[in-house]
Amino acid sequence: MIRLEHVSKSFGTQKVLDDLSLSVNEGEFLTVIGRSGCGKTTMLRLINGLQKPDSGDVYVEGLNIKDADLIALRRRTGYVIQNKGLFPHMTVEKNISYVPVISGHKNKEENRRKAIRLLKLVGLDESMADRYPSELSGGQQQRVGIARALAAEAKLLLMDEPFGALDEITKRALQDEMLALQEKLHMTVVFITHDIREAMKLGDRVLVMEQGRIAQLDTPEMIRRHPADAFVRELTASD
Ligand SMILES: Nc1ncnc2c1ncn2[C@@H]1O[C@H](COP(=O)(O)OP(=O)(O)OP(=O)(O)O)[C@@H](O)[C@H]1O
Repeated sequence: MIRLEHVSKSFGTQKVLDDLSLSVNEGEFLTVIGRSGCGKTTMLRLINGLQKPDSGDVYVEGLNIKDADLIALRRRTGYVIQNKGLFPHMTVEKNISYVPVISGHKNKEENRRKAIRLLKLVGLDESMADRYPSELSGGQQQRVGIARALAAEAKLLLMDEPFGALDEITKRALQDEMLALQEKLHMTVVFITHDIREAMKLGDRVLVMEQGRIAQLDTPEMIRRHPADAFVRELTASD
């Protein structure tokens, strides 16, 4: 689904990604963890074409994103960011239906039915459909963000600390929801987090990044049992 080959990226003199190569399989849930500033978000932005690598190649669904239609790619890719991303002037229903509508699905009743089905799928009541984002809690907004990505029939979901600002209980509920949805819909998910427990719970594999490089990329089990270096050992010690 995703392949990075020898990707490097600098901002000015700062090398943010350093010869990064990895692939993510279709239907895989990859969690990404590492110190602040190690390049996690930059990697995500390269995957949906918001940033270009200085060298190396990024492939999504086998296509080099240099040659891809980036608008079409972004419509097929869900991007869920902490506390951001919903259109504030649109109701929840309009937010969810946004991509289907701009893609030509104009049947209002059908769009409403779909929005309500998705709201229920992410654990929200249909009465939320006519509210505005500011009338929802943080956790509810995150759920709408996920519903919106699902409405776009995203096969690839990029999530940048989506649950970072939530309380433990809401966070756990949403983690469980995400696992169930991913199993049901076979999406490929790349999920950045600062929470090692979250990374270990959700990831089929966990990517530990350090200064734009891979410190370790393996299953939670292997990372726990065989940490690659002192940095990973220290990180997982608190798990
Ligand atoms: N557009 C940009 N222009 C200049 N510098 C940038 C830009 N985007 C990111 N950076 C720098 O690149 C480095 C990596 O940023 P990035 O957002 O990828 O880190 P991160 O691992 O996601 O961090 P965090 O966990 O704090 O979100 C940071 O030092 C950041 O300041």
